[in-house]
Amino acid sequence: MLLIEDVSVAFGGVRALSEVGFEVPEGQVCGVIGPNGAGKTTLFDVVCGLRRPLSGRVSVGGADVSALSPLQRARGGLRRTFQRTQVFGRLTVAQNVLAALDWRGGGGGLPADLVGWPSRRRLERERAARVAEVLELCGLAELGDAYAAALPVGQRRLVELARAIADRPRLLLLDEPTSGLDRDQTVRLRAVVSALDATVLLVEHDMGFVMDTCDRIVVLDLGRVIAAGTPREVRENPVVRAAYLG
Ligand SMILES: Nc1ncnc2c1ncn2[C@@H]1O[C@H](COP(=O)(O)OP(=O)(O)OP(=O)(O)O)[C@@H](O)[C@H]1O
Repeated sequence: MLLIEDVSVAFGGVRALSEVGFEVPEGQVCGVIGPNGAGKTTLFDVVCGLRRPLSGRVSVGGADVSALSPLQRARGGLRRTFQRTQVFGRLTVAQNVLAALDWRGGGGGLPADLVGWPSRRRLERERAARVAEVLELCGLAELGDAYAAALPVGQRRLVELARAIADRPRLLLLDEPTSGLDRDQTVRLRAVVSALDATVLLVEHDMGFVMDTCDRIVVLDLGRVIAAGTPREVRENPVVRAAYLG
């Protein structure tokens, strides 16, 4: 479960977030929508620890993570994708995904590397199997040996998604996940997100995708939560219609 309480952020005189609070139950997908400058990216930065708020708290699974660094939060199972794709261009697609698993190390240190202990070989087999599984899930099974830099943007974004889910995150933040995806890739993305065990927070401009994919939606405007609820509740909310959906 993700709990955001009373979060405020200011840049000089600009209030990017004002007393923002909401909750995403375990395993649910929550969309954050709002016009440009509403504070969506700033909210993501607060949740993943890149930005310290003026006030407020973020808790994951009942534990207050507000004082933790981005790295500590990542170790606790938080993953994030960015608006602009960030893949390792000089690695293959499979290596990109493997890198998301290898940070845990292999155990046994250098001797295990040199001798190839059975436990190490088993771990490598398990990781290779997980890479294959995730590539299949993300529609990248044929592209494991392709260099990430050579792929069109839609496929690069799916590589980023594959990397983000490979290690079975507990909390996943997706920033504009449909941007650059074609129709089929968007359908694939929706299926992957819906099947995840993780709690998901996503920022997205494609309203059709948000309405179809999210269990709950939070609407931000000028740094404040102006509405929250199910897709239907949000769609029918007169304040949202006036401020945003038109
Ligand atoms: N580093 C910064 N320095 C100064 N002001 C900033 C900074 N980052 C964001 N802001 C301001 O904070 C407010 C919220 O910005 P933010 O990027 O979080 O909005 P957003 O909803 O993600 O917008 P978009 O949809 O355009 O990505 C805006 O007024 C923005 O200009």
